[in-house]
Amino acid sequence: MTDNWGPAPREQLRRLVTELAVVHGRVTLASGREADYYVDLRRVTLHHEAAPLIGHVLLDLLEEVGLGTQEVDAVGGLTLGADPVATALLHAAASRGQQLDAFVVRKEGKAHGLQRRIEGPDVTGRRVVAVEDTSTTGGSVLTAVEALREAGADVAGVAVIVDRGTGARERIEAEGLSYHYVYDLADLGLA
Ligand SMILES: O=P(O)(O)OC[C@H]1O[C@H](OP(=O)(O)OP(=O)(O)O)[C@H](O)[C@@H]1O
Ligand SMILES: O=C(O)c1cc(=O)[nH]c(=O)[nH]1
Repeated sequence: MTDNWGPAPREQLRRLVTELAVVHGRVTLASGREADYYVDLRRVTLHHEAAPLIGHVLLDLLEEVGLGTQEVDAVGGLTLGADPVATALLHAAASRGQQLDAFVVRKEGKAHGLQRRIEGPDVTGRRVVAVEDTSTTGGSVLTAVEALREAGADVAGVAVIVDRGTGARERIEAEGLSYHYVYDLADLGLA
């Protein structure tokens, strides 16, 4: 949608993802699979213009599906891809006068200090959404979900920026979780 002020935030962000993050070429993915393109979302989630858009566009999506700040206490996922997504949401919510905490799930527990696997305000007994920058198999976000459930959090759903359409939805829904994404491959001209 375009109005007198230019494209809507979702369209602005879509253009930035396409311009900044889509890299063509043979790559090995986190799952060990091979692919002909990579969507390097870190180039977007850490970008001065795109990062604030991510917070607002994803927060709008969460509100639309009943997982807004009225329903959910905190967001986060497996470090590193999820981290700037979670903090963008926190800041977007704060800019709207809403409260939303963020957390970081470590890939492994920490051996010193307080030895926490999940950093940030305690998630025990709280309703959370697991987020990711992108999901291919869903393995990374489900690792975060498992850690969150072990910690006593109530995982209300999963949300990612880009869905690669390669099985994440099926695996996440099989865990009894709703799955939401902002863009699919067709949105990015990759389908
Ligand atoms: O759905 P999956 O098959 O798990 O793949 C997606 C994951 O791959 C990327 O992370 P990566 O493992 O490269 O690590 P990073 O976040 O530390 O960069 C991405 O940020 C997701 O976390
Ligand atoms: O599956 C992955 O590892 C993966 C795919 C992709 O497009 N982008 C990314 O950061 N990770």
